[in-house]
Amino acid sequence: KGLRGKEHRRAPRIPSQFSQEERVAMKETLKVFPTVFKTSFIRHEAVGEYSHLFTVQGSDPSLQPYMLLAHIDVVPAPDEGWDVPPFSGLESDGFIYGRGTLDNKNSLMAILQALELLLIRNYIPRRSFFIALGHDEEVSGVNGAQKISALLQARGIQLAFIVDEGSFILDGFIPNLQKPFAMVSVSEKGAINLMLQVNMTPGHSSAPPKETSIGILAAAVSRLEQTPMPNMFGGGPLKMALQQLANEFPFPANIVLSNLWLFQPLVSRLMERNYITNALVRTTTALTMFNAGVKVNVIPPVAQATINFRIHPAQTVQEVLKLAKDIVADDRIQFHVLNAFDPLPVSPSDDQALGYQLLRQTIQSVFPEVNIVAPGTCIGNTDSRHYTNLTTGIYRFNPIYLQPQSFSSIHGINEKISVQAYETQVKFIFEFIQNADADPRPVPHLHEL
Ligand SMILES: CCCCCCCC/C=C\CCCCCCCC(=O)N[C@@H](CCCCN)C(=O)O
Ligand SMILES: [Zn+2]
Ligand SMILES: [Zn+2]
Repeated sequence: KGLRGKEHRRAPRIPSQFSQEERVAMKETLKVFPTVFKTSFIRHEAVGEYSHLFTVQGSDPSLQPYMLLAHIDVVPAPDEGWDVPPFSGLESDGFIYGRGTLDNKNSLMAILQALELLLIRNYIPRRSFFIALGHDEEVSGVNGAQKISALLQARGIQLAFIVDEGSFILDGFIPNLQKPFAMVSVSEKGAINLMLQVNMTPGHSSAPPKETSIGILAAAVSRLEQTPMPNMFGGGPLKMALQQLANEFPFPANIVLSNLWLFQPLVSRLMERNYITNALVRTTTALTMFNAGVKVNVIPPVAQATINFRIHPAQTVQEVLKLAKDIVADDRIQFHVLNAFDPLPVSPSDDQALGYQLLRQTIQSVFPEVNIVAPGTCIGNTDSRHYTNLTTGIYRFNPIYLQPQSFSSIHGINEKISVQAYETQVKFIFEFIQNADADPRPVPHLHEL
């Protein structure tokens, strides 16, 4: 009975007939990165059940290893608004559409594809490297990246540098800047998820009190939204990036940016005008959740709101919480910090910074038309923040052109990557891995006889 009963008999039977395309796909799936998995000097481990760690053993143990990161998971995607179903991976007009095509299946596949292509050509790396593919970046990285980090630490590994997602070749983000430039993020903003709560005595809505939990909380969150955190322009990598970009601007912006000692107040105000550049100059305050009320005629006892702060590199969790308390200035409101972390340390970008210089070298080779490679701050968070125990060199860069419209598609609708951009990302990683084999240590000076 039960499962053998009516329910089962009623379901229409699906015929086991497969199209030519499906049959090709069956066969092709068996062939995904076979060389990576059968190469003797590559070890593959599953970590935290669903994350993957590849250890690629190089031939020269004197070279410090590095690590490439990507993540497997994606944010949800509603079907509405998409030109093609978001999980179809359909190709149209030279673009592959789908959730994750820019964030971050592109890196995941491109890293393995580049390695596969190198191995097919009998490549043996000199410098060892790791590939860490997290499965929970979008929700925390606690079961993926954090566990991989602990595993490597327990093995006594220290890394020369890490490359993760988090920045792009930016095209059209800064008004008047005609040419795209590569931004390698050397830091990322901190974050606080803060829950505010107001408790009041419940009662009948026919005789309401002068103030309700909803009214008090709404006024508080409105004060937070209307009072931006201070403009911190000048602290963090942005100033250096703008100075580097100065000559790419037409007159008079080139003069202004070359003389920030004089024009800093003007530039910091201009940066506030656009919502993306605004995110670079201050801690942002985003009201993201609001819950209260159970019935139309009940004065609610509790109202809760959640605020997502993204902390500028020149501030700390404690400083932002203090500012938020001063802005709210109402003792009836309880503060509950759900989770929080400070901005990430700024990784070196000087001539001696191996990871940064290797990225720069590879950008110049694969994108010769890009004149400027500048350090920046990632406004979102990445799995790389779980690896600060293993290295001081954390770089966030995807070798892909990004326009403001494509930026909106990340976590938005119609996320897509051109086939050509994906191929170029594979080429970039293919070259990067080989560039990383170089020994940057200075050749010992031979004294003349
Ligand atoms: C002067 C230069 C102008 C710069 C313009 C910046 C344009 C922005 C470019 C790239 C930013 C892309 C950020 C992508 C990484 C974000 C990844 C992400 O969504 N992470 C989540 C992690 C959530 C973890 C759970 N707490 C997030 O940040 O919410
Ligand atoms: Zn991502
Ligand atoms: Zn994301």
